[in-house]
Amino acid sequence: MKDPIIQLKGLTKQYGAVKAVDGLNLDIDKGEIFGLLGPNGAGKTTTILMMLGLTDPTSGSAFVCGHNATSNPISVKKKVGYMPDNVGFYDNMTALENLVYIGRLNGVPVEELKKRSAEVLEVVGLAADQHKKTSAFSRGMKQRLGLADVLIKNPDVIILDEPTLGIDPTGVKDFLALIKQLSRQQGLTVLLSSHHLHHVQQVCDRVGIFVKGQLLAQGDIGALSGQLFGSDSLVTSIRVAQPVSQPWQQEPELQAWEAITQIRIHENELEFTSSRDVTAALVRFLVGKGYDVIGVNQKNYGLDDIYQQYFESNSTKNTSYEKSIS
Ligand SMILES: Nc1ncnc2c1ncn2[C@@H]1O[C@H](COP(=O)(O)OP(=O)(O)OP(=O)(O)O)[C@@H](O)[C@H]1O
Repeated sequence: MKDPIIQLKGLTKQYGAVKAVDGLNLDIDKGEIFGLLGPNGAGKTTTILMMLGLTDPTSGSAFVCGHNATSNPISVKKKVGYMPDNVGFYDNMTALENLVYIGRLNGVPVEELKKRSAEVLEVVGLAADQHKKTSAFSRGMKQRLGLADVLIKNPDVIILDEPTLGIDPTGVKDFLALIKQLSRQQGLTVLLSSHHLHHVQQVCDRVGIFVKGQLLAQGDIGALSGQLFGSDSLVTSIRVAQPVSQPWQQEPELQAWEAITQIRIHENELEFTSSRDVTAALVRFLVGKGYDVIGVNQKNYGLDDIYQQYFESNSTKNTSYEKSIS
């Protein structure tokens, strides 16, 4: 059942002549990990700031955890943990001291602070480094401490602006796994803004593609892919032992398969574009006709294909439309 914890309705922000966010409608459900994906200047940070009540919308509304972020920002702030893209700490203080300080600022009761800090440092994997000064922390460790700062107040929603910026690939993988674990185990709702396609793809349940202030599409990767590529969403490449001569005598029979939309032949590589998975049937067919199959490769359109497609169409089309796929 749908249970939106974030509801944005016609959310708009105009900076002079620039419409940074343009009539954004979006529901994010409780416990969901939602990725706001868009290039620099798309309006992601402005959207987040309006959701936190840190800047007022020109029109429209943002409801977070049942509170209007514009008229009731303090209530929203109590329920939401926000990690900006440039997390800062007091370098002369240890990780634990920094965390306790943030906890106090966020109104965590003094008698709970010690226990809560220890728990949170354990969760983010910094228990062993808690007495080190943050000046000695790597970027990845700082991101983990930033997450600890967000978690210390026990939020219902966490908003992470470009959380993987500047972390090495292993650090990114571990950080994203931690986010997923937190969301699944504690029912945390996560909104993650990024322009890194692969990072978003690894962790998000649903993605919104945000370009020039507008949400062009939203849905899970499969739905976006199906919507965008329709009958051409699957490509199967099959390599056979011997080069295939053209015209290929088997081609007319395979063209008659209802699911196959295109066949390409390049020496001993056969490529089939289809509306559904026909890989097993293709292999059986080829073996039945006496071909030695030496390789099979399937390609599903991923988020980068989707993203690219939206950018390409966005540069040539009027963008005053929104597709909603769920
Ligand atoms: N305070 C401001 N005054 C004027 N224009 C602004 C202001 N803040 C943002 N903008 C403009 O609004 C648009 C959206 O900016 P925003 O920072 O929200 O995008 P973003 O998607 O977060 O980009 P990035 O990934 O680079 O942070 C940009 O054109 C930006 O120049």
